[in-house]
Amino acid sequence: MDDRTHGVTGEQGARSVGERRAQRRAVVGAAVLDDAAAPARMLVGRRSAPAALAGLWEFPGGKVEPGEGAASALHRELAEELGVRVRLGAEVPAPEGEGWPLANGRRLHVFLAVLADGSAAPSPLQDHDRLEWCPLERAALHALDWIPADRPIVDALLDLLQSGTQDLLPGG
Ligand SMILES: Nc1nc2c([nH]c(=O)n2[C@H]2C[C@H](O)[C@@H](COP(=O)(O)OP(=O)(O)OP(=O)(O)O)O2)c(=O)[nH]1
Repeated sequence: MDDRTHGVTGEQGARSVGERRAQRRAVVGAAVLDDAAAPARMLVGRRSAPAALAGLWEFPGGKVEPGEGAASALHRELAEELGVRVRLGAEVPAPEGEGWPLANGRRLHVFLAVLADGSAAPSPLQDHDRLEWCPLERAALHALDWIPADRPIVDALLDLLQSGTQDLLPGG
């Protein structure tokens, strides 16, 4: 069989699928904490759309635009969706690097954050029908109906915060 007449081989096909996935826009999300030094709560958002995700909780954020950096994208998304300004901290590291895998083949990068001085209080301007400051406790966070791909991130975040926020957040 000749690849030139039959298109790509299985291996080439798999690679091109992988490349297409890598080119899909990354997603950024924020674990917005109520306090940099002694956080007790995290802001979570309940999606209002699309239908398949409506009613599920997530880290507020969205897709990175072409040519945009992760931090700029997250500042933009949080301003659009919640009307807030934030200070960003460390990323919640994913086991394989390059973000956490999502159901749609995208990768989600989650960054710690706190509201910036003078920021408005968060309000559900876009994409959410509810916002909550959820206690940073495993039972309370587990009780939320998360987008399934977010559950391991919640656990990794709690593990990360166990030894405090020094070096993870400005002012931590
Ligand atoms: N923001 C966010 N998206 C998540 C999380 N977990 C998860 O699977 N996703 C998925 C849902 C969506 O398929 C995708 C993010 O898309 P989005 O709809 O929030 O992006 P966006 O605001 O930029 O919207 P658009 O440009 O498509 O209109 O990632 C999460 O914790 N936060």
